[in-house]
Amino acid sequence: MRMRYGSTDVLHGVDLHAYRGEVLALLGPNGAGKTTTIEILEGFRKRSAGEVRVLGVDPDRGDEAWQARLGVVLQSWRDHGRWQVRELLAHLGRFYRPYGTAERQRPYDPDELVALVGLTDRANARIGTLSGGQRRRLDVAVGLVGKPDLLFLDEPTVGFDPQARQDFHELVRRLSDLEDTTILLTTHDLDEAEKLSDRILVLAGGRIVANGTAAELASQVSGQAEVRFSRGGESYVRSVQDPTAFLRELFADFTEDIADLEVRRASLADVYLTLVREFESGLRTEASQLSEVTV
Ligand SMILES: Nc1ncnc2c1ncn2[C@@H]1O[C@H](COP(=O)(O)OP(=O)(O)OP(=O)(O)O)[C@@H](O)[C@H]1O
Repeated sequence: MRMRYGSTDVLHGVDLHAYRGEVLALLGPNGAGKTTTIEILEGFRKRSAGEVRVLGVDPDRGDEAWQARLGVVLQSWRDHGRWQVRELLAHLGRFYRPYGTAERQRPYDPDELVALVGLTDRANARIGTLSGGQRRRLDVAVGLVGKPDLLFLDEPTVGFDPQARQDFHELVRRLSDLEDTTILLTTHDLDEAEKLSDRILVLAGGRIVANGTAAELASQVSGQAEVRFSRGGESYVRSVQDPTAFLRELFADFTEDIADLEVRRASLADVYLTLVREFESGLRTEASQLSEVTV
């Protein structure tokens, strides 16, 4: 798919496919077009060109029944400051009731939902009095209220404390594993992407430049591993292509003397930065030329 704002092409050819129940993380530098991609998929923005199918439907033609199967968490929920948490969720939930099915009763029970996002003790608080992180939990609850088949999360954990982040990660895994919810999330937190997602997509310069698991991405960039050890009281660091072969030789030569051994593979952060740098310097072009999107 392509997207042009005025005379500027923001997305040149984005090709992606998500399977049911899969968690996809969309990474990319600021301004790469992640939010634009999500807005096109949820039918909020019209694409300039290309084929897009979301739950089998072109988002430009999605009706209410289709919308009811999507959950969206964009930027923070700033309105309705006078409403109470549980009251707002019960109110929004009513819109989804006609779209429930035998396998998927809609909406979530408001008390269950409040508990799911860890807001039970704030259920009767006015939204205007919530802290930043509590508000973000409410954003997630608003995205979930209709028990979506497909959930879009745009930087969902900004402002979360470590406990809230961990709780949220459990929630995402649970939605994917138990409810078979397909999830597309954007994040700048690479640990989060690695921990949460089944697959990672990197968007840079309007194209998907990488698509795979964290391990697959690592094997795409010329991977060096770092081996640290000490011998006879001295510390050593070696950058090697094949750490197993290096260690075999090292131990063949000095079995007794080696201590403090540590092997460090490229982290997702290293891989991501290398990919984006290679793309920006023209070393890497695009992962694919297709312009079809199915979610
Ligand atoms: N309505 C608009 N009109 C013109 N240009 C826009 C519009 N919305 C976004 N853009 C431009 O499109 C590009 C992609 O923006 P987008 O918000 O999709 O990026 P992003 O990857 O989500 O960035 P971030 O990581 O900063 O959230 C940016 O250069 C932005 O300035």
